[in-house]
Amino acid sequence: MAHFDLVIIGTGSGNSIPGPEFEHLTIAIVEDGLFGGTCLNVGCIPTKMFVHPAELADAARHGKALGIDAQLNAVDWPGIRDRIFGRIDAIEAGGRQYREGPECPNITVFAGRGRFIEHKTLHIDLHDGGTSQVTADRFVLAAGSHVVVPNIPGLAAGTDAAGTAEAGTATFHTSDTIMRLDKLPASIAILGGGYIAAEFAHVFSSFGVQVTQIARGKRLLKSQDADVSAQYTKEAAARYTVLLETQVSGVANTADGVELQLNGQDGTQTLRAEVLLIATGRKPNGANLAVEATGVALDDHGRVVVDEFQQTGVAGIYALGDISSHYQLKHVANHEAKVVKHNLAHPDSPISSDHRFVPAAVFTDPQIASVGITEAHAIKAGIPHAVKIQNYGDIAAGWAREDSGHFLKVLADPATGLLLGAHAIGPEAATVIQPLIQAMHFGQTAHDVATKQYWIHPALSELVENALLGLPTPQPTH
Ligand SMILES: Cc1cc2nc3c(=O)[nH]c(=O)nc-3n(C[C@H](O)[C@H](O)[C@H](O)COP(=O)(O)OP(=O)(O)OC[C@H]3O[C@@H](n4cnc5c(N)ncnc54)[C@H](O)[C@@H]3O)c2cc1C
Ligand SMILES: NC(=O)c1ccc[n+]([C@@H]2O[C@H](COP(=O)([O-])OP(=O)(O)OC[C@H]3O[C@@H](n4cnc5c(N)ncnc54)[C@H](O)[C@@H]3O)[C@@H](O)[C@H]2O)c1
Repeated sequence: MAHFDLVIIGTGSGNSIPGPEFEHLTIAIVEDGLFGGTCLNVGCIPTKMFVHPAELADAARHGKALGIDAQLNAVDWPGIRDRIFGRIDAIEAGGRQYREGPECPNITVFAGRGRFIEHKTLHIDLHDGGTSQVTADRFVLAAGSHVVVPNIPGLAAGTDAAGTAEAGTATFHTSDTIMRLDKLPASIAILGGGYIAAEFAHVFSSFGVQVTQIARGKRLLKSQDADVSAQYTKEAAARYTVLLETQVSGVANTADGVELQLNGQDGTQTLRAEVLLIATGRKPNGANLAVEATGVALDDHGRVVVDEFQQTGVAGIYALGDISSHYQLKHVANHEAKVVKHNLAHPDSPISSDHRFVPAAVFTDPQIASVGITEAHAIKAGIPHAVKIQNYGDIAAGWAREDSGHFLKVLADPATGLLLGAHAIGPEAATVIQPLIQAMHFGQTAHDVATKQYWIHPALSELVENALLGLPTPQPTH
């Protein structure tokens, strides 16, 4: 059994930990899948590389109202797919070679699936058919999360490897496989009302695929601010078929695709589509890693329990990213990796993660971005708040675009003027709200942010300036 100073399980954000400060340590990296993890290989990066061509394809749809009569002639799906994965696969291979090669002499890479068998002892089923066992003084659990497949008759629930049908089960895809389809389908059924469903519905719809999105809730993206979610649902329903408050009771293969039995607002119906995408959430990988065998606890959601220093209940075992985080977001995993890196190097002066103001964006059309609490949360929790909704159409850049229906909602503490939340739906929302994220982090008041700097005219950022100016002047309570 080999012993290491440090074992890192998972090469998403975990791969950013080894650096010059750890050259004196022997390090094992264990990776069961693609090097670089979810974001690089099957998550943020490839999806957004599809989103940009989707936006270009959409230009014809948007241009008409402004006098540009263009049309989309063809979408070269194999060309787009191969360009994207030609770039990504090369980075994946390069990342693995770098860690395995002479530039990282203190690092041993194990290609295989790890699971704890006892205290600080990891068993690895190697991809070459062998096994290995390693012990270490310190571990970093950075094994991410996996796709959840719901328990629906006809679906092989719990399947990791989608895209293939087991005997008696229907063929389906998840975000792990959908981007590598051989050809663009004529139609797609997408199950789920969250981030992944929304982003793929946008991409496939922009590429001319007939999209049907099935959600069990009353609105899409229902974790967003209620007004944002309502506006998004309205626009999505105008672009493609959205079936709300609908359950899937069965799925079966047909000669040319799949057939779904639906129970919804209009009773039962059968939906046929060439391809089915399941996008119903992701579960942390702590149980797969059998972390309890090393004394590490999981919470009720299956997340590894960590303290503010990202340390588990076992001294020397840290966790970061999707395996332990309430936020399944890359910027959070990266932030936590920096915290773990510091705390491994400086165990006597640890730093804490900062989860006060975690922003997120949905890269759809329209784009959505948010940070801080929602208005509904403020009301429910009895948090005093002032609200301003600023329409894109009422600032110069939005007016020029003839924008309609899109807005930024800001919430501030009426006593201090400090921001509590911001929720945007509209052009470049993810970029537009960044000054508000900054203001919240640095404790700047809405009034100061709006009035004590220049705002480029006529840029979309004037949306932020005007939203903040629209908040009431703080009335300190005594
Ligand atoms: C389709 C999609 C789009 C996304 N888009 C965005 C976005 O736009 N913005 C954003 O912020 N976030 C996005 N996310 C979320 C983001 O990808 C994740 O939050 C982030 O990648 C998590 O990083 P991580 O390091 O925790 O885990 P991962 O990157 O998942 O890394 C974990 C690694 O551990 C390996 N592993 C798992 N189990 C074992 C084991 N037992 N033994 C050995 N290795 C193991 C896995 O193979 C994997 O490589 C998206 C996710 C998906 C699925
Ligand atoms: N732009 C981004 O930052 C981005 C993009 C994609 C994914 N992500 C991350 O990845 C995570 C996973 O994405 P996701 O879209 O799979 O999850 P999600 O939690 O965003 O949405 C899951 C959806 O599936 C529905 N659902 C759950 N179980 C169901 C069932 N049994 N039957 C029918 N519907 C069911 C839920 O109601 C919800 O609408 C997200 O939480 C997000 O953090 C982020």
